[in-house]
Amino acid sequence: MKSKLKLSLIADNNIRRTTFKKRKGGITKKLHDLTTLCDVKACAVIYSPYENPAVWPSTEGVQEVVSKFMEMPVTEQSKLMVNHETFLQGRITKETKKLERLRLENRESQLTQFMFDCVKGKMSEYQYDARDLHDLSSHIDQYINQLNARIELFTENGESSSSYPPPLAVADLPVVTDQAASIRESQLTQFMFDCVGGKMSEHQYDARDLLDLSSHIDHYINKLNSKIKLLTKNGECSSFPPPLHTSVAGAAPLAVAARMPWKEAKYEKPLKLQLGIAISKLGSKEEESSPSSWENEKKKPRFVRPTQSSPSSNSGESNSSNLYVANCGPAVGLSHDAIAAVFAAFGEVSGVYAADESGVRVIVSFADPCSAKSALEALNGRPCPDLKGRSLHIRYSVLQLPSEMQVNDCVPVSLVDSELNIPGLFLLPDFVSVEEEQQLLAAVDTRPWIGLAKRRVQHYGYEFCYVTRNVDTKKRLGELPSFVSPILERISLFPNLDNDPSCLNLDQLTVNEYPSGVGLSPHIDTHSAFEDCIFSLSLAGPCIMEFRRYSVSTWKASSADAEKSGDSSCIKKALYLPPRSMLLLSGEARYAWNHYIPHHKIDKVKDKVIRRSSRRVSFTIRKVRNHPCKCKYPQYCDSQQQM
Ligand SMILES: O=C(O)CCC(=O)C(=O)O
Ligand SMILES: [Fe+2]
Repeated sequence: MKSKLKLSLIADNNIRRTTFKKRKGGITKKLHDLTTLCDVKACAVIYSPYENPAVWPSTEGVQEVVSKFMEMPVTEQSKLMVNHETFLQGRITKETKKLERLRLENRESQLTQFMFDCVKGKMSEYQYDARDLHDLSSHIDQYINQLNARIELFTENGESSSSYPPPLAVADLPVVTDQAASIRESQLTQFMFDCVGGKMSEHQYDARDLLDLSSHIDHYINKLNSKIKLLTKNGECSSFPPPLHTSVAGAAPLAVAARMPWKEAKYEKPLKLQLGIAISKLGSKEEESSPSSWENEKKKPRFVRPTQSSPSSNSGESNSSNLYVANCGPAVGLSHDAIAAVFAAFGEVSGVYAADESGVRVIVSFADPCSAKSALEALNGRPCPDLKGRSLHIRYSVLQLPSEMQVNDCVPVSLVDSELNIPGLFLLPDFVSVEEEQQLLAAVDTRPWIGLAKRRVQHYGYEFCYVTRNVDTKKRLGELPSFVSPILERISLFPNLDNDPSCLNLDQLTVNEYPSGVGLSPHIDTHSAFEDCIFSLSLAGPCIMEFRRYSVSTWKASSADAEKSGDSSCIKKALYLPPRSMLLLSGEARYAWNHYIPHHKIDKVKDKVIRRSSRRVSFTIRKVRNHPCKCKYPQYCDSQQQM
């Protein structure tokens, strides 16, 4: 076998001379081949101690090539030129990249192994630290995403394999024995792993198998998640064997600590939607804490602020597990999850609900009165560093009587934008025709939906992240799809547009599908995420959109009656959005007013009762912002609050 040449100076004179001759011949032969086969110009000039400079093909030939070269601009001349050093540097960069890739692959397989071993209860065999746990968490996310995409693809194609091997479902046993259940468990685990490994087609399965697989994945993730949560909570790090992590650049961001327990999904979802939820449940807190769902209202006990005469308002004496907390809430940028996290330091928090619609008063429900008492004593009247330094005003809450529950729940609904008198808000009815509406719905219905807790979405241009309520401007998904082009054209002719035309280079589309009774929590679209004009096209069904302007106020004991009579710190207006209408939020309407879709199945519009249809699909079209927002409403502006 030919041994590999060692590239260094040949010490022996004679051998060096012989090698020179041989290799010089080799080079000129190669040049000859190259120029003949490819009709290109080339030359060689070789200086050596053994002869006069050797030239190829001839002195004139060399001169011709050199003058051609000298005629080129200097920048072009040096473009492809390498010397020994740059050549070697290039090699080193290539090899370093290769090494990095191998390290990543290695890390991936370690994490996969680690993940499977966690479920098998072998986590103690590993030594790992906080970074390993973070990486594991992202790895699980990625893994489930892959599983999901695969299952979605299969279900979308209506595919159910037909031939061998035997179906997964164990016969419809009237009594499920422990043994049968455990066989089924291992079959599903195998099926799940095979899906990721691209071996789904080796299984025969039906709709029930897919459903079982979906719950199995949920169960599996829950198990993994609680294990991770437990370990991170205990700050546990085992000792042997060597730590998992290799030094990989760009370690995945922390995800474990931010995870919240999952909630029961409410509406019947097809399998792929359930799987989508499995993912969103892991990372997203989207909308889950919405207080306004009528269904929720019916189920959870409703607590309110105590009146002066409430016996439970004598702080320190009460036996209540529920606290009425003023001066914090979504209207001042504090999510219910953030509030729950602070109160959880005093005991198990069973829920955080809006106390009213002001956005600055919440009810924190503890599992027991002792925890509520400790929290009240520790937090009342003091600035809370974890809640933006706000001073909380806390009382025990009282249970509200059912008859009081719907007070002030009705905001008169307008049919035309001008009635609302909100600057920058415009509604154009019949923006698209019935045929166009059908075409747009057909277009989105052939594309994959992402399942959120209560509704489904599609993102185009840029993905909208429900955790940060922002977009990643570096991750462009592509152009907006061609089916929205006619809408974009028509938008440019929209009356009432006096904005900078660059705001109209709309490049982000979120399609929302709301089932009947599902709405959207009050929010202002993040200022730093999108430019001034936000368009929303309603399709398939109508809805009511409520607009709220909060003026932040704090809890004052004597203002209870004023609040009850509707003189709250929030102005509310409502507009009926018929199907095929286009809404524009700009200026004050976009920057200073929260918009909200109540979670109602039935809406009262003027004197009529309007039932929401089985679905409403909206196209929200926006322009992603690439620089900080400089609006005139700094109190609502995340760009200006960071400064
Ligand atoms: O469905 C709509 O019309 C509004 C959607 C919306 O407000 C949003 O996506 O931010
Ligand atoms: Fe919005």
